[in-house]
Amino acid sequence: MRVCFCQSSKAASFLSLPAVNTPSSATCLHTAVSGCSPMLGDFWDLSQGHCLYVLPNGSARPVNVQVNEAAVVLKFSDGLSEQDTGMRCCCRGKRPDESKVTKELKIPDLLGVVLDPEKALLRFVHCPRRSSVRVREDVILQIQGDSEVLKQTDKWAKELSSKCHSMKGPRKYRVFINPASGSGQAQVKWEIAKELLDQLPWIQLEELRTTHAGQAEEVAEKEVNPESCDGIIVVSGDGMVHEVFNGLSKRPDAEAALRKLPVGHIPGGSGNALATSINHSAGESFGALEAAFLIAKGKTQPLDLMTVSQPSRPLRTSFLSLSGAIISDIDLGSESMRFLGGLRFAVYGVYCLLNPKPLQAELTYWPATASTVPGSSPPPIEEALPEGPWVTITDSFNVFWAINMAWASFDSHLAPGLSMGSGTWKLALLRNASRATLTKFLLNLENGGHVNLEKAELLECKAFRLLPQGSSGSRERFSLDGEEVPFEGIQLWPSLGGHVLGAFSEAPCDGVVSAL
Ligand SMILES: Nc1ncnc2c1ncn2[C@@H]1O[C@H](COP(=O)(O)OP(=O)(O)OP(=O)(O)O)[C@@H](O)[C@H]1O
Repeated sequence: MRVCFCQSSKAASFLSLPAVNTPSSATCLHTAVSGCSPMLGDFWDLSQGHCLYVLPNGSARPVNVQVNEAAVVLKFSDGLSEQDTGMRCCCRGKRPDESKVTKELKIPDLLGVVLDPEKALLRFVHCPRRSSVRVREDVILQIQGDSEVLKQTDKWAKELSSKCHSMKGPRKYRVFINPASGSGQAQVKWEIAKELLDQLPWIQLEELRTTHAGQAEEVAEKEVNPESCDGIIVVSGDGMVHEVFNGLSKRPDAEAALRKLPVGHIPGGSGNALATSINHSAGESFGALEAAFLIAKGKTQPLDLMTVSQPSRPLRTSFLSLSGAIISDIDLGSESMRFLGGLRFAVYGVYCLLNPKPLQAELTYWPATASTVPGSSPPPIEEALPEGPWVTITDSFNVFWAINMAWASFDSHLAPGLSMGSGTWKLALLRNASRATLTKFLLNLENGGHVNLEKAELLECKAFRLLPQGSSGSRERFSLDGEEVPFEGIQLWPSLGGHVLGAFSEAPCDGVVSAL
């Protein structure tokens, strides 16, 4: 195997890879680096004849492989067509014997490189974007050489893999799959995600298909061991995410468990607000493959949690939202239409628009602009609020929607720009609005245009208390993280924070991949 060997002492000490070969004629590129600019300036050059590109039909062609700061570059010559590889030809129009075809696997699109030593196959786990959605386009190379070559290839693959993700060492995740969520798509979505995650040997998965409501909460509270587990993946809607954060928050070691165990969300429900917010905050489209891709990238982001108090029940934890009036009406009233998936909200929404039930209530909130923050423990809801810069609104709300992140469901961009770890919730309100305004509000939610409506208010707060005033019918309800809670006084108060799996991930810039 002919390899390019890096001359840079910085690179050599970073890698401490032994030189299999140091060809004097080998080309070696090195880009001077400074600050946090990419440092993958050197490249590994695997000559033709030692490395074969495995085509989908099982045949193989010689390929030259190089790594630079931004990509793995596969270079082919003679006889490979674009149809063979699905790749870009850089010399369109030239005669085949002059053609050179290259395929670039961008480092940000790679999750890792894994050698199967038995078969001498090297897999690049690769998910490029095609028209904004990610697709699986793994590349498989046949390595030709003795056991020493395979050993060095394996070492090189691990080195490159460490540039593709942020995981330090192996990761073990508990996975909760809800067969009853949404339109029953959780298993299908999980298969897409699992197929990807299974390619990465440093990720281990322990699956549990829930058999009843509340099971994920129990397991998160009593069975998950933060010493031997690195996170929880929920394959479901937001309801089961809510359960998991409640389970973790109830543990005697809640603080440590919430710090140690980030939660990932593969969207398998109807609303899927968390998966949508994570994916979009990371610059990805909404989808199961994108969610799994972000989990495999290994970055996390903080998530604010609130302690929820109501007179008739024990404290709960909320990670997402509290809604009232037409919003909770649509969310909860459409439960019997779960078989429709996300469409249930549109169908039942029309009914609610024709028969709106406003919420008469007193809202008291701690503005985010205040110079102080609420104390660390929530006051009992039966008691008066402690001293603070409280603001009170008593009115008839056509829309009441408190939210902790940008997206309230896959098609409701309720609070554009709101980060889930900002320490601030937004209150989206519409008061004394006509049916026409209410309709406009709902129709503009998907693109966030509702914020421009004259009557729409988007307040920022740290804590709030909502006291309904009187009850005028069976359709009055509150929806907490998408689940129904009693229609009575309710208070949300900042509590311990959690973390989620998935965040914006820059191209790695902390090292050099060099010679094999
Ligand atoms: N095996 C099961 N059978 C019945 N219910 C279950 C089961 N496993 C979990 N659940 C319950 O299903 C409830 C609803 O699930 P989930 O929220 O995941 O789906 P969804 O309501 O369709 O999605 P979304 O909340 O995004 O709209 C959860 O609160 C959970 O307690």
